[in-house]
Amino acid sequence: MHSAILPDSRLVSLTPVRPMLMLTGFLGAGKTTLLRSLLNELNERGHLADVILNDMENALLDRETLREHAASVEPLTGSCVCCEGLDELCRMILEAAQSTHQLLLIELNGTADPLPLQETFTLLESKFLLHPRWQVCVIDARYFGQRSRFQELEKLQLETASHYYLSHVPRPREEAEMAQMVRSINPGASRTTASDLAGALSDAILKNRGYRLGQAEERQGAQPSFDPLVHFSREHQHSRHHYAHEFTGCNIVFPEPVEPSRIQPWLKALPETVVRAKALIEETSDPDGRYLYERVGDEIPSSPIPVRSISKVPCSGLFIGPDLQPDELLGLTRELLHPRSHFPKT
Ligand SMILES: Nc1nc2c(ncn2[C@@H]2O[C@H](COP(=O)(O)OP(=O)(O)OP(=O)(O)O)[C@@H](O)[C@H]2O)c(=O)[nH]1
Repeated sequence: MHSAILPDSRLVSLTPVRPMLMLTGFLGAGKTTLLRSLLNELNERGHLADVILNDMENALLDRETLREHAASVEPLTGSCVCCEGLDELCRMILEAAQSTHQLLLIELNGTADPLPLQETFTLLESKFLLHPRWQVCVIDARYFGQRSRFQELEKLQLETASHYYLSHVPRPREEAEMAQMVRSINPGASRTTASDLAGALSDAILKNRGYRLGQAEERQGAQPSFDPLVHFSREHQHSRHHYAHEFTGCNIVFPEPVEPSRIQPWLKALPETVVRAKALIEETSDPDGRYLYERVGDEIPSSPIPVRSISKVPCSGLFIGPDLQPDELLGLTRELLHPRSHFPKT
């Protein structure tokens, strides 16, 4: 018996790579809602994802509603993923590269600029082992392009996207107008749904089996990896980046369960500068569970999301917006939510 000598090319060890999908979109656009649907669709196809969530306090609240459907849900502690949080994100992605789960999903916070991340993914491609890399921009069809103060930031989040997803889907005529508006900002982005994305990711997982990193463009039907450096100069990047820094966050820990009838009036009373609010609340009437209440702009969804998982995340409120006044928020919370309790300082 003799052993065959294989040509060199067949001796190269194969590097497992996995798809990565990054969700962007303005505050409250519907990123976590899409992520939740996508995780469900992926579960149905037999796939488990590792998930990284940006923005510590926000991520801790969202994690409570996602952990059942993901292999792991890791919150980033840095407040801004496009600058001081970038090193931490890179470390987490490197760790995630060792994971045996089939894909990586990243949700950026609603004020992040995705361009520095796209650049980093491109530069560190051989270490991150992520292919293909897609970015889905979630667009709230009700408000997109109409929030004059935040319009530039919304545009930045769409400019680098490979796909876009419309939440709060409008009537057919308005859909056509939305599509035109999106095309004028990013003609390359295609509209998608949770089910389309799950199907495309599932296909990518299958195609990736046996794929050698560095040969993406040789593979039949491979999606070319997006290289944002081609589209944007450094000067453009610096001049655009300040938009991501007009926002501050404020977190208030609740000292005790809340009387349910107090919650809606409290949410309604929050000042206009609060562009986004989330509150993980234990109600006095239901000591066995907690609820995630929200406000997007001045809209308050009628029913909160029940959170049944037990964790150490404290009941708390998170507020995001420009020019937030923590004392004002603490005062309102004390007065409307916890009038009788001794309230800790923020
Ligand atoms: N009617 C309707 N409600 C939606 C849709 N998408 C999201 N929502 C609701 O809008 C609110 C905000 O959605 P999220 O998915 O938390 O938004 P987000 O972009 O993750 O928010 P941040 O992480 O705070 O930026 C939630 O109450 C959702 O239930 C949609 O397509 N239709």
